[in-house]
Amino acid sequence: MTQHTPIAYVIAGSESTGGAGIQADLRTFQELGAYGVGTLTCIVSFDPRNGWAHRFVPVDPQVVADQFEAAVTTHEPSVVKIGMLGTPATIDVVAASLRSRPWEHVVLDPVLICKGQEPGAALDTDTALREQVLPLATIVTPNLFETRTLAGVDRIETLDELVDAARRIRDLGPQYVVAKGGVELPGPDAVDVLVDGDDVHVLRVPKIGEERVSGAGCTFAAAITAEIAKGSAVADAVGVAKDVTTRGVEDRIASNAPFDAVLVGARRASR
Ligand SMILES: Nc1ncnc2c1ncn2[C@@H]1O[C@H](COP(=O)(O)OP(=O)(O)O)[C@@H](O)[C@H]1O
Ligand SMILES: Cc1ncc(COP(=O)(O)O)c(C=O)c1O
Repeated sequence: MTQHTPIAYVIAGSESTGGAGIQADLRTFQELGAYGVGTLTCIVSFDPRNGWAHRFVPVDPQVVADQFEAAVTTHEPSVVKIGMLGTPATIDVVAASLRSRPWEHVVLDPVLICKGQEPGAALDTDTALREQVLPLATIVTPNLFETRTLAGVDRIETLDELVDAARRIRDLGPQYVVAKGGVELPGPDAVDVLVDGDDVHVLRVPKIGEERVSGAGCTFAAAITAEIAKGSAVADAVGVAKDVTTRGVEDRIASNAPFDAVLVGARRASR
C-alpha cells in the first residue's frame, strides 16, 4: 500500500507549561496537516514557587531507545526533528538510533539549554551534541546564542556576522543552516538566514515586541519538518516556517507564567 499520510517524527523533551518542547512540536505538525509521532527524551517542569526555575528529569536512555524502535517500526518516517536531548547519555542513544536507519532529513534544533538559562549551559552536553548529533543533521536551526556557541565566535551583531557564523556551522556537517537572529540580533527586524552552500536566503519580519516568546524555536523547526514531510523543498519549508512562527508570536498566549508562548494550532474562542 502506498503511504500518503505525511509523517512528522520528533524526538524532544516535554515542557510542562505546554508552550515549548514536544507539546509545541505536535501542535505545529497538526496545524500543518502532518501526522505527528513523538519520542520523549526528558521532562522540564518550571517551578512556580521558585522563580519558574527549570526542573529537569531525563527519560531513561533505554526507554528513549524503546520509543524510537516503536515509532520508526510503525511509521518508517523519512524526516525527523530533534529537539531538547538534555544529557550526554540521551545524546548517545539518540545518535545511535539515528544512525541505525536512513533519513531524508534530520532537522536539528540544537537546544543547548532552555530560554533564559544559557549562561549555565552544561559543556559536556554541548560537546556531545556537537560531536555526535550535528554531523547527522541535514538542517540545523540554532538561535543566536547557539549560533555563537556552535560557530565558536564571540560576537554576532550584524547580518554579515550571522551569515559568516552560519557558514562556519555548515562546515561542521549540515547541508542547510538556518541561523536565527530573532529578537536578539540588533535592529528593527527579526532576521534569520538560510545558508545552503553559496546560496543565502534572508528571512525578515518586523520584530513583534522585544521579548523572546516561549516555543518560537520549537515551532519554527517543527514547521520545517512538517513541510518537508509533506514534500516541500527546504527553502520553501523554511519560508512557511517563518510565516507560521511569526503568526504564532503575534497571536501569543499569556498565562500565569512570566513569559508568553507561541500560539499555533488552537483558536481563541470569543467570549
Ligand atoms: N518577537 C519576535 N518577533 C518576530 N519574530 C520572532 C520574535 N521572536 C522570535 N521570532 C522568530 O521566531 C523564530 C525562533 O527564533 P528564536 O526565538 O530566536 O529561537 P529560539 O526559540 O530557538 O531561541 C525565528 O524565526 C525568529 O526570528
Ligand atoms: C523541553 C524543552 N524543549 C525545548 C525548549 C526550547 O524552547 P523554545 O522553542 O522556546 O526555544 C524548552 C525551553 O524551555 C524546553 O523546556
